[in-house]
Amino acid sequence: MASVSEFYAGKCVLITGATGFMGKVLVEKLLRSCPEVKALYLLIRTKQGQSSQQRIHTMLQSKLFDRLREENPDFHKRIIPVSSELTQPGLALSDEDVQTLTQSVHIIFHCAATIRFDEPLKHALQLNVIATQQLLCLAQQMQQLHAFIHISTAYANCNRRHIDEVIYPPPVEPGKLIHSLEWMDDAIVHDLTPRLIGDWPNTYTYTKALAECVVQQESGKLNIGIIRPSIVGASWQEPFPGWIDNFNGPSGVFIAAGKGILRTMRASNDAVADLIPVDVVINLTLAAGWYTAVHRPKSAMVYNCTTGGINPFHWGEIEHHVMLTFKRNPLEQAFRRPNANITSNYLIYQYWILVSHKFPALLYDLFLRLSGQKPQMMRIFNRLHKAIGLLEYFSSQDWEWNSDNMNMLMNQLSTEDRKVFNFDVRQLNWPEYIESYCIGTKKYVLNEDMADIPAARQHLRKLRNIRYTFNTVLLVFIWRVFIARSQMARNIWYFVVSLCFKFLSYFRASSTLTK
Ligand SMILES: CCCCCCCCCCCCCCCCCC(=O)SCCNC(=O)CCNC(=O)[C@H](O)C(C)(C)COP(=O)(O)OP(=O)(O)OC[C@H]1O[C@@H](n2cnc3c(N)ncnc32)[C@H](O)[C@@H]1OP(=O)(O)O
Ligand SMILES: NC(=O)C1=CN([C@@H]2O[C@H](COP(=O)(O)OP(=O)(O)OC[C@H]3O[C@@H](n4cnc5c(N)ncnc54)[C@H](OP(=O)(O)O)[C@@H]3O)[C@@H](O)[C@H]2O)C=CC1
Repeated sequence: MASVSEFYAGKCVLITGATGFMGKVLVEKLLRSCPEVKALYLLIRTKQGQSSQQRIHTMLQSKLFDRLREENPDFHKRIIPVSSELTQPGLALSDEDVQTLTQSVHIIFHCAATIRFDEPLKHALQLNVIATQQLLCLAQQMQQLHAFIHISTAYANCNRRHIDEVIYPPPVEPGKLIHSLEWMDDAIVHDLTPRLIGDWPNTYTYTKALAECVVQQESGKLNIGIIRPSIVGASWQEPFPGWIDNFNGPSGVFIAAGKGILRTMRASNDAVADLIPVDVVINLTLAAGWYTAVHRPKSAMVYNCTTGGINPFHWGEIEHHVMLTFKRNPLEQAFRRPNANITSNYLIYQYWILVSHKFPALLYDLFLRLSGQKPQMMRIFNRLHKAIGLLEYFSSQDWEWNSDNMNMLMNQLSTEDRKVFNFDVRQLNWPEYIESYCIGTKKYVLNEDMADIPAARQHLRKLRNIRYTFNTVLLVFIWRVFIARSQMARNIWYFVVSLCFKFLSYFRASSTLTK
């Protein structure tokens, strides 16, 4: 049987969402580990005045492609950008592009989605469900299609505690929902959204559940694989450790904690932190493409791509290792020294929000106002509170995912493929991974130079001294106010001062005697 890279040789692959976090890693890995692949058709929309070609050009300049550029400088010749806006009828593809795609594509990887938790329902439905439906329609016209791989999320069924590798019945028939929302204006949909999504925490997970159902409806006609990654984090090994390029999920939390802005967050110390490195997800996705095309399973195969059941790690441990890393490798221009604590207790959380977030923000804004600058800290904290408020649903509870299909797939790979397309998370050393993840946020998200770490440490020392001075002044001030108002405080104060004085006189006397 052909190995994974032999299978992709001579094949044309269509990818949506190639400019996104996971899409980029997929493009890079496919071109690096399957150098004989014939062409990658990337469906990309124009954005901010940039054509799909210009966007690809910019993307390929990024650090992610450094290793590939070194190994194979001509890699870009296999990339064919196709202009496509997925929310438009017919995916806004030209007739010519439809013809090319239907004649040549062998495998589809559908990664595009809106992953915002606060996306209005109509838009989330348009992109995550209707666009998927349209892509499936296009797929059915493809004459040589071997496999359709849909990227879902492990949280599509987060209303359940135990999640098997099956497609669960949808909360509502997607077609019916699409028709009923068509005539409603945005304000009505907004008001109805909480009732519609029911026990799903946001429109993202809800529409991803509906998308799975839409995919299943086509599973009789196509060979389909569904990948359900949990919380996708920085790369573990490839193309280099720690690569990450966005603030989504835990990355934004780590950065905010490293900058000393975030000091508290609602999360359970003992809940499993189901992070999964992006390279693991992509290796599994490519292997699933191979398996689906070669074995043609009768119904859609679902792969829960998670770590919790195999190699669990908890939010409390993550907090510890994140703090440790940022103390050793500080971020530049930190607001305060990194010192974040997670808590599941609502009252304690509110207390720390007040004392450690809002109070310092108010003080800093006051300082900015007095020095003639625009206040900004309170605005930053309000945005941070909104973001962590949306994440706490995922950091405060546990889920149990069955990952039998992931294990089955691993057993189907040859020894060589298991190395090249490694998704064996039993080998993942969490403390090492979290360290390289945090350093990755510093290097690749914030573009900070590792050579400037001594200056960042110096800045932390300055912050520590400011804190000590501030605490001392505050203590003396409170004590003075207290003494002025209470006779008992005054008596204690005189007693302590006279005791100190006596000790001093005693030491002075004993030292003159011993001379
Ligand atoms: C040490 C402590 C340890 C604690 C451990 C606890 C950690 C818990 C983490 C739990 C993670 C759970 C994730 C669950 C994922 C489910 C899995 C998936 O399927 S799906 C995948 C998961 N999906 C997601 O994760 C999506 C979640 N994100 C959202 O839904 C939205 O971004 C938003 C509602 C949070 C903010 O909306 P809005 O206010 O409109 O703001 P914009 O979006 O327009 O961004 C404006 C600017 O801010 C930037 N920035 C953004 N976030 C942060 C941040 N946290 N910070 C800093 N910055 C941040 C952003 O880059 C942008 O910069 P620029 O371009 O202007 O330069
Ligand atoms: N990140 C995570 O933690 C997880 C992600 N997933 C799933 O993985 C997939 C990829 O996620 P991720 O890479 O993180 O997401 P990103 O937000 O980084 O990427 C989304 C991609 O979709 C494209 N896209 C969005 N809207 C349109 C549109 N209207 N027309 C054409 N393309 C569009 C974006 O293109 P553009 O650059 O033009 O905006 C981008 O390439 C998603 O299906 C997501 O549900 C699942 C579990 C966890």
